[in-house]
Amino acid sequence: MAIQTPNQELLAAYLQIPIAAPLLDINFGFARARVLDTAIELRLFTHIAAGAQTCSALANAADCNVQALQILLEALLGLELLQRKRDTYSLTALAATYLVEGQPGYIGTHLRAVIEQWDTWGNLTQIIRTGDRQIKRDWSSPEGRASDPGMFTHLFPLVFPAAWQAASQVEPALQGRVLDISAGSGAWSIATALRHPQVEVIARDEPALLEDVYKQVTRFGLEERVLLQSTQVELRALPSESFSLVIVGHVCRFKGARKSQALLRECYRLLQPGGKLILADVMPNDERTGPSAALMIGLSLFLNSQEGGVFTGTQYHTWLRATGFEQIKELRLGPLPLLLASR
Ligand SMILES: C[S@@+](CC[C@H](N)C(=O)[O-])C[C@H]1O[C@@H](n2cnc3c(N)ncnc32)[C@H](O)[C@@H]1O
Repeated sequence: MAIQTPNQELLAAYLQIPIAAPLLDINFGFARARVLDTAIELRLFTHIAAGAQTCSALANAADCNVQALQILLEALLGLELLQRKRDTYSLTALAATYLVEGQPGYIGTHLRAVIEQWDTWGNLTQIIRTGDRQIKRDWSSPEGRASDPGMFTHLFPLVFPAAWQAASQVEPALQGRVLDISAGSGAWSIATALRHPQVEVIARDEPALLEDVYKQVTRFGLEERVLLQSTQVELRALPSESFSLVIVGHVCRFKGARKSQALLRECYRLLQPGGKLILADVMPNDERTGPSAALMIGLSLFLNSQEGGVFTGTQYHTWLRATGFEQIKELRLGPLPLLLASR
């Protein structure tokens, strides 16, 4: 029998190709998100922290089928949210910090609010075909935000470390009044009040979100120096040149380009000469090729808001300069960029 020489082209099509793992990883991302959501919904991390550490104890505490739960627990081991010694489960540092109810770092409500977009993302193909988004809860409207306040207000543990570092970069120590344009979780207001003991902070947001801000402010005992203000009081009603620092933390991407530029002009008016502005947001690079998280958030804003979108550092620089701001610096504190500018 004649030996057949392999068809090199056909072989190359299977052997000289990139490894598919990143593709499979992207494709299966939905299942990992579901596992996390179910584990939070069943309060597994909270039950383990409270002492239910075997599969049967957890099945009892969470009212689950033991065999099914066993498989879910194994998936959580694979995701490195749990670890196991013999038949006893314990939490990894990540899970213990962020997924146990009642702990200062708990962000389960925020994570679950994000997963509530599940059905919206299920319509992505149709939305991209038609451009018709039929937005259920528009994050760029007060009603949309009020329908899911936890999405915005339960981010404290994620925001506070960068806010603390940013407040530490503002020198010399601030005096007078600070304005936190959209306080959300209260992290910026609280970090600034703690780092600058002479200031009074006005923490603004919509009434539906202020309740959570107040809870955080009282936890830190700052009720006398962090004063809440509803956005029903218009910014333009506040006197010009009355703040030493204005904070615009993760707001512009919800407002879109035109309203963000108008907001920056208002901030300029409200700042004293020499006053500082902190602008924090998710920013893609100038070519808009990454980081992936910023671009995915851009798509998420397209699906969930009429006006939102992500803007590059250069766009923000341009807007700030056009408004009159000077000494614009980009600070890299933690994973997200942040701009510091002076009036
Ligand atoms: C992701 S949270 C950020 C909260 C906080 N500044 C921080 O950095 O953690 C977004 C905030 O922007 C506010 N916001 C979103 N869209 C807005 C809009 N179109 N107009 C005014 N505020 C808006 C929300 O009320 C919320 O407080």
